[in-house]
Amino acid sequence: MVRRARLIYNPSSGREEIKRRLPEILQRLEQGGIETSCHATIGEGDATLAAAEAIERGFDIIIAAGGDGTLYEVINGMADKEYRPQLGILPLGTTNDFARALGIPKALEYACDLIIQGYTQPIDVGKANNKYFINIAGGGSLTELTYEVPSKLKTMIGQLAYYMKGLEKLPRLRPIEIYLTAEEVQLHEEVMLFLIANSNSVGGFEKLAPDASLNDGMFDVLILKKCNLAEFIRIAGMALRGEHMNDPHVIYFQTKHVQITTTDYVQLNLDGEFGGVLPCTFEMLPSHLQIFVDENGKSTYTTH
Ligand SMILES: Nc1ncnc2c1ncn2[C@@H]1O[C@H](COP(=O)(O)OP(=O)(O)OP(=O)(O)O)[C@@H](O)[C@H]1O
Repeated sequence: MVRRARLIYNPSSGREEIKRRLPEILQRLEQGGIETSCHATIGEGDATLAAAEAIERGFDIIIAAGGDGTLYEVINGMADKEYRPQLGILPLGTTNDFARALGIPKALEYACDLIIQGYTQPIDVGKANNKYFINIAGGGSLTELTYEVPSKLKTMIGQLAYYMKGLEKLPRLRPIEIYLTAEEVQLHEEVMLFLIANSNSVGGFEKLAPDASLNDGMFDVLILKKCNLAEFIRIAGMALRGEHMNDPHVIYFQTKHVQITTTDYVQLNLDGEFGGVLPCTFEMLPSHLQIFVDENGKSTYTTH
């Protein structure tokens, strides 16, 4: 039986590879029994509208082709709907944290094959006030930097852009005061940042939340308490190696529900995009989306 897919792609993602590869992708999907029509996004928020429209038009599959930003927008067009088509991902961005967490290959032909093979995994979705995220939500020092990097700059120098921005920001680190209420935790604390993770692969830190699982129905909350610049750099170094969890500056717990308020002005980062400001209530929507993955676990073709 022929399945109908809507391919929503961001022509400006990553190194703009999609512009060259689109005919080949469409042909491969077609040969695999998936009749695909396309929507090229024209700017911020367009992928959200396109995903909502694809649902209205009754497509069987939505394919998000782009980086984490495009995926975030597509999910925000899907998550509040009753009928949610199966979701395919073609990783074309600079970072592709989420595709990496799911073991979706960066080689486009193999990523297409996963959609054709048709095996899906249920994935938890986080709700932050009235927005949705699948990878991570955060606030505080450094969490603003991902959406400050202009997309042109990202295209030119890729991942390096993030680190440059990060270094520029370091002297401006300052703590924020938060009040947090979760199922079994209540705290009032000065913190450098808080992270609410759904996956364990975040911004190049692959061991940031080692126990986070995309379908355990739980958020992994990580909080870095107030510290000085030297301590911050030391803990960031430990986090790169996954050795930060037992540091006395780090608070860690799992929960399905968490509410955070503050007296400061604190911006929220949802999957690398600006997601409003505190206060925020985070709720877990367990197994909310079905995403195409490799049936044999992490793909052997992964080349991220
Ligand atoms: N036609 C377009 N031109 C410029 N920007 C666009 C266009 N369509 C969408 N966008 C915006 O580009 C932003 C970034 O896109 P995306 O995440 O796909 O790529 P990326 O930034 O290269 O990758 P990553 O997010 O993984 O680093 C999206 O948030 C979206 O709002």
